[in-house]
Amino acid sequence: MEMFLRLEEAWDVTLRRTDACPVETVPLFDAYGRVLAAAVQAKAPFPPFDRSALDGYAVRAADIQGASPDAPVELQVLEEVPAGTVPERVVGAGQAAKIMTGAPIPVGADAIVRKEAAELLGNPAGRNSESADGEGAEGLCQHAIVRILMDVPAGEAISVQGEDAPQGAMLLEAGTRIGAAETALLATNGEAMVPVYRRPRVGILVSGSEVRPLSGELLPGQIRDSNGPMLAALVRDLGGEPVLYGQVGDELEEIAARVKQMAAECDLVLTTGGVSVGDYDVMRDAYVQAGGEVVFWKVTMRPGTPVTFAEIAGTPVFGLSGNPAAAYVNFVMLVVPVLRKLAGLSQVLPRPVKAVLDSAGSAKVIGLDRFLRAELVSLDGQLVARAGKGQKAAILTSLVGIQGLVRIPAREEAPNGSLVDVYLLQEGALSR
Ligand SMILES: Nc1nc2c(c(=O)[nH]1)N[C@H]1C(S)=C(S)[C@@H](COP(=O)(O)OP(=O)(O)OC[C@H]3O[C@@H](n4cnc5c(N)ncnc54)[C@H](O)[C@@H]3O)O[C@H]1N2
Ligand code: MOO
Repeated sequence: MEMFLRLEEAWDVTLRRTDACPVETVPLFDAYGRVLAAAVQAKAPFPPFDRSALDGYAVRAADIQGASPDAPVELQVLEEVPAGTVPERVVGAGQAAKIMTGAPIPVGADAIVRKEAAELLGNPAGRNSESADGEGAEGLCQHAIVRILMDVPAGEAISVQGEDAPQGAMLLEAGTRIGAAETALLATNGEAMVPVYRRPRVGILVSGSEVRPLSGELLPGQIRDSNGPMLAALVRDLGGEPVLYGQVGDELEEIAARVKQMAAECDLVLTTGGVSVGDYDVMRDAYVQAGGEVVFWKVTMRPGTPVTFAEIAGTPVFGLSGNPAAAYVNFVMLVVPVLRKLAGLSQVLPRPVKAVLDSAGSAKVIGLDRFLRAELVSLDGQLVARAGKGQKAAILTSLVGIQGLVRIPAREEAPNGSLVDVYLLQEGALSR
């Protein structure tokens, strides 16, 4: 195995070693944001019956040809059909039924005339059509007449059975993220319990003897851990479940023991630090000590060049860079696709959008793909990626407020104004 991989090779290798999480069945309300584990087909046609799309009158279109305010057509009103009931009468020639939106179409009727284009006559107590609102069937006088003021073609304002989805239609494919629209479809289909992939459990371990937790005094030479909290937040952004395993120094045995435990307990293991060439960069050896197979330890990307991928007891493991922005870029470009596969999504690779580059820094040509933190703005209908100056791997502040990472391919020039690929940072990306 070549140890210095291009990003595409790294995707290929990491995804081949990743399987979706196990499936569990949850109530529909808890399925929001999860990924569907089995295809769903329409159990019945939807809508289940021909229904009215308007409040008005179910008529026979042939009866009202040429109707207008000057030449109204009068029809006998047989009954009223509220939504949730079924019509009892057959609409014959010269007849109509008062009908509400969502109510089944009576046999014999083939079009709906909206209420605003009709006048109800002969109602009890001399009520006009407006005051007839909300009346029950018994409120209609036996000899009620409706005056139709408009001509409509057959089929007008009728939603036919199965027009939304015929019986057996594929409603949702396995691997689809369940959002609001999918929830509505599942509810319509009566899916009270939904098979979904378990949320990926992501173990996070931070290494480095200079790195301290949030509380307590900082001694000279020490800094606070920002990678642990950042990665936990990224995992949560995506809909995964972060599990914090705290911090370790640079001792191989201790790291190996911790990582082994994490691999046994989690679907994915993330560590930060110790992946470069320093005297204390022991992560690779620790993975091996933990019984793992190290697959690669460098990717042609900057920041985030030294990034290790291993498999320990069947669990994928990423050794991310300690530099915060390098760890961030490693996460977005390498960890997210693996998380998406674990989550059960069918589409896992990031899909960049095109934007015009507006960079404050120099566009040096290097032998690695460069990733610039960028804000995305729309100018004159064109997406522009604005990359500030703070692009060093150790710079944390320039991660705030960005919407994407511009990719400048190795050995390519990217002058301002050129079209570049931008990988969007999406919350819920495990899901979308
Ligand atoms: N001689 C070389 N030195 C370095 C090389 C190289 O090729 N040759 N590569 C550089 C690059 S590029 C990177 S990226 C870093 C990667 O370093 P490590 O992943 O081994 O990380 P550390 O050395 O442990 O830390 C780097 C940096 O980040 C700070 N850090 C570490 N952990 C945290 C944390 N949890 N929260 C906040 N900040 C953290 C740490 O203090 C260091 O400043 O190596 C270069 N060196
Ligand atoms: O990759 Mo180091 O990759 O520049 O921060």
